[in-house]
Amino acid sequence: MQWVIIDSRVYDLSSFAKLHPGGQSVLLDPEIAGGDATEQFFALHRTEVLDRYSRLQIGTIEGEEAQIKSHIPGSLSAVPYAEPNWLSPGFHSPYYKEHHHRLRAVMRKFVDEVVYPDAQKHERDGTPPSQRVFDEMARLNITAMRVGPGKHLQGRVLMDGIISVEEASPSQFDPFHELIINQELSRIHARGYADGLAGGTIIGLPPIIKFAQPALRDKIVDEVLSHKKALCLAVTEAFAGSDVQGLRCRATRTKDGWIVNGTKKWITNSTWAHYFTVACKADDGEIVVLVVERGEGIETKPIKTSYSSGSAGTGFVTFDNVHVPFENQLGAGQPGLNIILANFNHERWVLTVSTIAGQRIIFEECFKWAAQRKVFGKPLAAQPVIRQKLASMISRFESCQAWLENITFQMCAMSAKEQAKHLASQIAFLKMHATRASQATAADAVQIFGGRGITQSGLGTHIEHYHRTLLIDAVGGGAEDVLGDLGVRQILRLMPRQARL
Ligand code: HEM
Repeated sequence: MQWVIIDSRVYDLSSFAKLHPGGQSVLLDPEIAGGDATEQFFALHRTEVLDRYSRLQIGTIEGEEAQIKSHIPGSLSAVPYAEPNWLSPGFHSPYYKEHHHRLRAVMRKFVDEVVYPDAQKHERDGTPPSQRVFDEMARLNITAMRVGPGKHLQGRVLMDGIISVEEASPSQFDPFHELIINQELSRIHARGYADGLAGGTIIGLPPIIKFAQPALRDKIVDEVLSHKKALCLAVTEAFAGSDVQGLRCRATRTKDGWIVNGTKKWITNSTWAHYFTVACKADDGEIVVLVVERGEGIETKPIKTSYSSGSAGTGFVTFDNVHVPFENQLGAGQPGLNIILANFNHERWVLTVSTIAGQRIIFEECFKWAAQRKVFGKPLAAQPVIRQKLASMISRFESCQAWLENITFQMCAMSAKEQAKHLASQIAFLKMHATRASQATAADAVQIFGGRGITQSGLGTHIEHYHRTLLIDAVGGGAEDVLGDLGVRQILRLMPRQARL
């Protein structure tokens, strides 16, 4: 029999050796076979490998206890800086109340148990999230909460009643709850799948809630929040990305409705969407926003991007003489451009939450690796250059987090009108800053992991994924340069005329 000890547990590798992805010979090596291979094992495999192959364990060493614990679903990490400081022992926060902590705990458990395994599977095979996950998200009203505070939450039982109406009144729910949900969902190491989880609804539904006629609004809110149907926001085009004024998709007014002709590109969830919230140019040059239902004249084709092989449902959409009833126009009588621009702030804030949470979990991977990996007989972290990279990562995501929580607090305290006036530049600057920070963190992480950081499986799998996919956040919802420019143009308008040096 061929056996090894790993962390006080004894594994029989007799039948597995021939199938071992690392080869049979390494297991037969006299330094490995029949002895304690703990250090060699953890230098080459993630802890999950032991969970996956637990069937090979035949016993434990008497009087010893396993030291390396697998992640317990729902648990917080004890690695320093792996959690925001409001979740770290000994720290305090003015923002988070007891009900926020409760939501965080159940949300992490839900993500660990239900979302993470599905995400890892579907991100790899490029297929949409399972309906089972959507159904659970509908039952717990997670997608409804991700759309943000508002009337659509009234009467809903949130997360099996974990947040009571009284605690979170008057809206039952505040932007910190929403931040927590997005932060927890960012832990799945599957960026395309994360958008597949109703990303289109999160950005496409708010304008419908605010500006659609009540009958249409209630029907679509009910269908998409129960995940019976899917929705997407169709603004960007090959002709116009962040430049909404440059749209070419046309809406022509006829006596019995609008006729839409044109194309849309990079539309998240469009390949399976039933509804499209579409920004078009009318014949008079004004922007109109229409809710278009999939039917005759609409075609969607998948687009492969560096961030998703298909699980985000990113697509190219064509509209050929599509008839849309007048009652499907959003906010008739007000400029469609304002509807689109107002919607951007929420979308950018959501992307910023996930990009900051992503940096933190990548730091955790790097810190663990720097502590366990031995080079020249010492841990990687004994090298000053590695410690410097870790320090830079922490400084970047902690400063982003503090700014994010400040903005989120303003969202709690300001009216929608005040938010539109004061927070567009704040959110634009933070998103620009946070996505630049994540690119620096990804580059540092690859250097720390070396070849493993560019390999899709094994120890560096999450680093490779992060480095390959993070640019979606740097361009989605407005490219960095565009956002910086937008923010400065906004504050130039507020500059006092008499200001002088
Ligand atoms: C319970 C025992 C073991 C199991 C279930 C196991 C399983 C695996 C798996 C699934 C991989 C593929 C890469 C990954 O998913 O991380 C792998 C790779 C590998 N394993 Fe093991 N292994 C075991 C023990 C060992 C031991 C004791 C050694 C000895 C040094 C070893 C050496 C390797 C090597 C060299 C690779 C290739 C690593 C790479 O490509 O970076 N394995 N093993």
